[in-house]
Amino acid sequence: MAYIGKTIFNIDGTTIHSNLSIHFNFARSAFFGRGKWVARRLRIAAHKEELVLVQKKNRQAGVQCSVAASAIQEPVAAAGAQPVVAAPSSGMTPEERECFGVFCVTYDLKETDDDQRSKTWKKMVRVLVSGAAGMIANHLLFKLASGEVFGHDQPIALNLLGSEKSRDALEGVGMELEDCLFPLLREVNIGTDPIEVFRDVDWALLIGAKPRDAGMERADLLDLNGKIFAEQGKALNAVASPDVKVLVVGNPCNTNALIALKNAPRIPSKNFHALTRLDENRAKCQLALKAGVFYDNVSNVTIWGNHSTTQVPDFLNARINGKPATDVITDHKWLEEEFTPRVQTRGGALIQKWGRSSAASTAVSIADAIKSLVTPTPEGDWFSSGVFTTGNPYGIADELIFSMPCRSKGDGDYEIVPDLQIDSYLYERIKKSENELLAERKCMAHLIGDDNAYCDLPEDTTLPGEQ
Ligand SMILES: NC(=O)C1=CN([C@@H]2O[C@H](COP(=O)(O)OP(=O)(O)OC[C@H]3O[C@@H](n4cnc5c(N)ncnc54)[C@H](OP(=O)(O)O)[C@@H]3O)[C@@H](O)[C@H]2O)C=CC1
Ligand SMILES: O=C([O-])CC(=O)C(=O)O
Repeated sequence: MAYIGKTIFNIDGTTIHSNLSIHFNFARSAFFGRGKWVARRLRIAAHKEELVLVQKKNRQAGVQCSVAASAIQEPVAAAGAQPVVAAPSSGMTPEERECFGVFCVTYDLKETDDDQRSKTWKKMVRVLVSGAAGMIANHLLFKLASGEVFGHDQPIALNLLGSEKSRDALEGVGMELEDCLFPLLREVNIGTDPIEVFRDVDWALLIGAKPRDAGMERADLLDLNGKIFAEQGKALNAVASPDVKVLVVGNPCNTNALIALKNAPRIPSKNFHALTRLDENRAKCQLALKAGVFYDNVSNVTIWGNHSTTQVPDFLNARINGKPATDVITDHKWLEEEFTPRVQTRGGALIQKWGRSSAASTAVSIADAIKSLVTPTPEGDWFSSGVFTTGNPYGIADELIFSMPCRSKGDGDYEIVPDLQIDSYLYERIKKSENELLAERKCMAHLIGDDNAYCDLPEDTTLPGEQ
């Protein structure tokens, strides 16, 4: 079948390779904008095993596939052609590649003479999401693929890490991603082995973690998840892009991030973050409600410390309409006795209502955290992130992941903002959170290359969701 400009193709049920039951369900032209460029997609109804077989077959036949914006291809003639099925440039070696559905297919973009859009696209960014069949990922993946996080000129490849248990669910996620017709989404790769799935990733969003079961000791949870993050740190070290940015969400996220960092010596320690942006957003919401202002009039909110109930939401340095928050909200008792515990325990309060932990708002906060690193921080403002403490300007013990005020030039890097005011109220609470993280680190010493692991965790501290 010839390619004809903007014609819509329909090749329903055409059998491509009968013994493998591979079918073109359709091939169609999709028009974006004013039909400036045309993407022809071939959907293949096939089980994973069949796809793998076809991929092997096409690799043997030397079929190439690339969907990177930098390698836009001419349309492939359908009539009499070999099935256009091949693994994309997933960052994996040919032997390791597995890709999902339509994203296994040459996603051949045809630039028409008047089309400039894809020419303005940036080089593709490869993003790993673990726990990709989980609740947070179910919100996040669609934000990533739509362009709202990395930008509307930023093509993206998604590498999804799951387990054998979640394999079918992940394929379901992949099908939903297909059906969204996101032009910027160039690849979806699904796998269960971090060494395969982490290859060449530019961002690693580590969400998957084992939840605490009833009766499980906190030290056991730390150990169980710590092992996951030690393995993933090793995989990042082995195969990720050397400047990969790592955002750990799975709890206990600060210590998990430290474990991943310590197992990935090839990657700069500065590139590891633990998500405390949800806590910052929760704090901003409470301050805005109390002050009766829109949320975006609240700025300069820091979460100090651990993503746990010892976290310290800082009202002292916060600003509302550019003024100190304490000048706008003069009820100091409310700030200390209501605002602070409300933010610290917001996760648990939500679980009591919802019956599960925050997923949509966590996904939004992950998007916010990434945007804060890829766009310049507004002058005078900052954002919170759990970052590596060595050399920090606040005297926090070295070698922890501790939430602090950061700002970025938008290049993926950041600096810790110095010189915030720390009064005795803040100091005392910051120390408590630091002590908790020191105890968690000691407990996980066996996973970070230190001797003498010893668990003596403060009893009164929990994850936000454990109330
Ligand atoms: N930092 C923060 O602000 C927040 C952190 N969180 C944390 O994020 C994490 C994910 O939450 P959510 O998406 O709601 O959880 P879900 O239970 O919906 O999904 C978590 C995923 O983690 C994976 N998982 C479960 N057990 C293990 C294991 N033993 N080893 C490896 N992976 C495992 C599962 O993937 P699979 O089936 O593929 O194995 C599952 O799909 C949790 O740890 C939660 O506490 C939540 C909210 C806020
Ligand atoms: O404890 C949890 O799983 C949920 C959590 O981190 C939060 O809501 O902040």
